[in-house]
Amino acid sequence: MPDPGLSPLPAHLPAAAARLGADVLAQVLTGPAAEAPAPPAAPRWIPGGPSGLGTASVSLARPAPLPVPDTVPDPAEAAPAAPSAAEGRPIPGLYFHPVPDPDPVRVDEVSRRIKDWAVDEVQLFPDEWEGQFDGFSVGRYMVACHPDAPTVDHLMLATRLMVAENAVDDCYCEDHGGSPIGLGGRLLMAHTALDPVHTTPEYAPAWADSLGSDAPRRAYRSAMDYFVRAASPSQADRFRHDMARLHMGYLAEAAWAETDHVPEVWEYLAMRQFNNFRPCPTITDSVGGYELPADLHARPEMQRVIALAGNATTIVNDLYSYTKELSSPGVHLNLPVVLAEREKLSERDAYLKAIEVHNDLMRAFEAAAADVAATFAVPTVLRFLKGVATWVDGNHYWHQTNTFRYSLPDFW
Ligand SMILES: CC(C)=CCC/C(C)=C(\C)COP(=O)(O)OP(=O)(O)O
Ligand SMILES: [Mg+2]
Repeated sequence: MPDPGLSPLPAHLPAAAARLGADVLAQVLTGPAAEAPAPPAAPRWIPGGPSGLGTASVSLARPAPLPVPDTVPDPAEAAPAAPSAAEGRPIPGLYFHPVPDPDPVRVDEVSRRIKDWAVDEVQLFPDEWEGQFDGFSVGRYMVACHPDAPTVDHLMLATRLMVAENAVDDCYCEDHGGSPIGLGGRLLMAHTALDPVHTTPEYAPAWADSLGSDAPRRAYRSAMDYFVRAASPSQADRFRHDMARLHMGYLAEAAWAETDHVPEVWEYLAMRQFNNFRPCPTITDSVGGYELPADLHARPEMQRVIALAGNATTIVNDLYSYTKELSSPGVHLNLPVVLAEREKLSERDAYLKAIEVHNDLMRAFEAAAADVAATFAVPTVLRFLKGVATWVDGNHYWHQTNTFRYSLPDFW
């Protein structure tokens, strides 16, 4: 319940944050530190120290600056966003929040630097894949998802990891030489580029050499090396855990592909919670130059927010990549395909039902995030929630506007 004594919301209140407990955020932005509300329980992350605003400084983790104003528009606000210059139309009936086109100066710089990294530092792709690399538009993607990154160097942390993650997916799992056969061994070896092997002097050199032996491993190793140098140890470990989740999801999908098994809808959604964009929004604090303390990240309430955000973003992919996946060889599982098979729906009805599933996930994400914002009203939490919500919106923007990669089915 908002405190009637609070100042009105600041005009610059970020839209993504405004969806996440605007009253709580306003209190943090305007209220004096001593009067800021403490979380109701006595959480372990305040070890006998002060509570409320500023408690981030008692943690070993780097404190977060106050939430910063951003340029993400709130669709509910009077002033409409400038019309997007980008191509692509949104899926009719999809619940999403439009964002302004990302800063073109940053996009150009990130695009230039990521191409140099891919070509010169990790030899990521042969010449004939250059068009696909460019068409992926990863610079536009990452600038849209991280408008609060303090510098281009911060943006590059996310951009290298995004490229490396897609290289592993494409080259190990999917259409650039990937296969379900033997995937477990390949993925585990690649995972050691993120989570190093500690072994005997006799065997360590062979492992170290292996990290340079293919493009996915070179990309993981280099991207992680940059990330580890910029992030705290607990942020790096959070990322490793999320990547282990991702690899487990790839393996379940591959196991089903090997036996032509179409899972139940709930089983598919469970797999897709792991084979998921989650490792991308959860680095929002590293990319923003602050840290959500590990104990707050680990709270079950925060874990639910993160899982729902990852699930909504990933079903967005299922919807926008539907026609691409229909035209790929064999059966490519995505939510509309599984719904059609398991619930005996037409392709169109299955697609429309998948939109509803997505919309329910989005609403559940926003409700869960608002609850967390109200319960743990400290700047790190609020900024992290805003960062995740902004990532969700930027991810939608990229899918909608990436007409090189995606096109909508003819259902309307
Ligand atoms: C960037 C990242 C962590 C990706 C992990 C999983 C992944 C590749 C997706 C969630 C995207 O799904 P999909 O493999 O279906 O991608 P496309 O539809 O081919 O774009
Ligand atoms: Mg897809």
